[in-house]
Amino acid sequence: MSVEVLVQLLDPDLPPPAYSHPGDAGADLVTAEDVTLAPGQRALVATGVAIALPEGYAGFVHPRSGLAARFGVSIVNAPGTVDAGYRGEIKVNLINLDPTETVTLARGDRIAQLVVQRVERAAFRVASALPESVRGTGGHGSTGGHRDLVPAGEE
Ligand SMILES: O=c1ccn([C@H]2C[C@H](O)[C@@H](COP(=O)(O)OP(=O)(O)OP(=O)(O)O)O2)c(=O)[nH]1
Ligand SMILES: [Mg+2]
Repeated sequence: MSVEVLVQLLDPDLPPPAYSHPGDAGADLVTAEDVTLAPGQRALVATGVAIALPEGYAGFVHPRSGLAARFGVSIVNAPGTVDAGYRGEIKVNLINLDPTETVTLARGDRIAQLVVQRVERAAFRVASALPESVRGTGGHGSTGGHRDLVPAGEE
């Protein structure tokens, strides 16, 4: 089962988003430019593609775990959200989280992966009270499991 997504190649020498294996959730996106990221540096990187997602779908721009594990490269706003109505170039806000090593990426390198998913559109209705639930208002660690973790400075 697949959903058809129209792709505009803004840079004809670069590939469209592509799945590397059957069953992959993410289609790889490449960088259209050579990029050098010093430790802590980020850059909004062009991918050379624009897409038209059908209504009821969105694209989510996820980091690649290999780049993260080997170089500490992630995405500032992970996962980035590509709206169905967006027709501009998909861009990736890369960041080098490695504390000491500069990272260089060459035009054409795979830098992120696009996950296309169905999304519901909510009808937000303001109410004076919400239905009860088992969790209630407990959040932000209310279920415990980290009592040994003490924030630095509070030892
Ligand atoms: O990683 C990303 C995230 C977003 N976009 C594009 C597609 C998306 O439809 C548009 C807007 O993204 P978002 O809604 O996350 O950003 P915003 O800061 O709310 O901008 P806007 O006011 O344009 O909605 O930017 C990308 O190309 N890459
Ligand atoms: Mg927005």
